[in-house]
Amino acid sequence: MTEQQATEIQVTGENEYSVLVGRGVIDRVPEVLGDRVAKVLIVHTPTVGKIASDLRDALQGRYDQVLLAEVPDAESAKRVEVAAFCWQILGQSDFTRTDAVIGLGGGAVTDLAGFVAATWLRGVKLVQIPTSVLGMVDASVGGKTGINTTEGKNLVGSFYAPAGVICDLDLLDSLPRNEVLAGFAEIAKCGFIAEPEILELLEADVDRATDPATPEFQRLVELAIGVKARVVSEDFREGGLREILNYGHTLGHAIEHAERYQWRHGVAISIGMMYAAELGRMAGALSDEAVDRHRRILSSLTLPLHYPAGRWQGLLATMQRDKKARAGMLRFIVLDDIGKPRVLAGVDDSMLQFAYQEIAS
Ligand SMILES: NC(=O)c1ccc[n+]([C@@H]2O[C@H](COP(=O)([O-])OP(=O)(O)OC[C@H]3O[C@@H](n4cnc5c(N)ncnc54)[C@H](O)[C@@H]3O)[C@@H](O)[C@H]2O)c1
Ligand SMILES: O=C(O)C(=O)C[C@@H](O)[C@H](O)[C@H](O)COP(=O)(O)O
Ligand SMILES: [Zn+2]
Repeated sequence: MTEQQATEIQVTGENEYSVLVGRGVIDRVPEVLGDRVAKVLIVHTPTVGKIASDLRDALQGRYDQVLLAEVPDAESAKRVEVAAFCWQILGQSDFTRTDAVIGLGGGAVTDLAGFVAATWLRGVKLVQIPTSVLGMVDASVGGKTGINTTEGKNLVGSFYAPAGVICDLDLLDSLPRNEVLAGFAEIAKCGFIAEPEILELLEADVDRATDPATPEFQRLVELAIGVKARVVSEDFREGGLREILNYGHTLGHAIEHAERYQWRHGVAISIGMMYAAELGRMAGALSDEAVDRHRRILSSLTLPLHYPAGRWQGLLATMQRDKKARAGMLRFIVLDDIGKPRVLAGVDDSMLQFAYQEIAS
């Protein structure tokens, strides 16, 4: 499709780049890659194989070599063996520091491709082309790249900024509805921590809000990217402010680990946000009404709010390995009100468990 009305959201600070949002913007890949690139590796999953081969066909002729690396789907891509497979292709094709990697797929692929680009020759150019809602509003923006290990989620990775991010809404045409809704967990997160307009749009008409064909949908994608861009522009390496983007993730990551990465990230984060809301109410200042608002909005997105009662001890042990933990002390992001996040650290295990009882099924 020809490009129409692209919005450009700037990320500034240590690294400056644009996030393009619109229809047909995939045509702007050469502009984002720049003139010096000779070889390009497109890392993608089978689910977006047609988009990947169309992109390769469009780029061939402009560059010396355009290669495809098809990697396993979803979290199975975020493994060191898969990164090694990509490094092998780069090595065997003599990729140099002036060549580039494109991440094309959901957040799992953009995390992997980012990690591969960050580590190959200590860093080659990276362009992210997210194809899921979650990838567009969160994973591809901000430069957190990484893979999982047996012990936990995203335990190996780097901060590595892309040269640009291209969010072509046309690419969402093939995204299953449940994946669209899982991506909305991160959009709602941005609403809870920083952007009340997101919550208002979801409350006004959730069907229009989550329909990729509507202007409300595009507005929500742009609002969420705007929140992320503002936060990472100020604190790229997560020295402080950036931790707010981890709202719901302390428990959410532990649930993903407990489910052996078979659950969608957004689905686990939904339960994690419900838990963080309960914790904010019990150990902080969040009102009952704000907790109810979490419940209403997340359930309107058909996202889960509960997790089995008997799983607490296992989740607690996994949370000790969370990157936010300091000297064995767990840290959570909680809200004092909608749009007022802060770190909560050093809470008693009994309080943590008490809050868990509120979400236990
Ligand atoms: N780096 C970050 O800042 C950051 C932020 C948020 C999430 N993440 C990571 O992102 C991952 C979650 O991302 P996700 O929800 O996109 O999951 P995902 O990458 O697993 O994609 C979800 C599913 O949708 C499929 N898919 C993607 N685009 C498609 C399309 N256009 N058509 C058909 N199918 C398509 C994928 O193949 C997969 O099966 C997690 O690993 C999470 O840790 C990273
Ligand atoms: O960009 C960030 O910072 C985030 O925390 C965004 C999260 O949505 C994302 O899931 C991120 O990958 C989690 O980071 P981690 O450092 O807790 O692994
Ligand atoms: Zn997340």
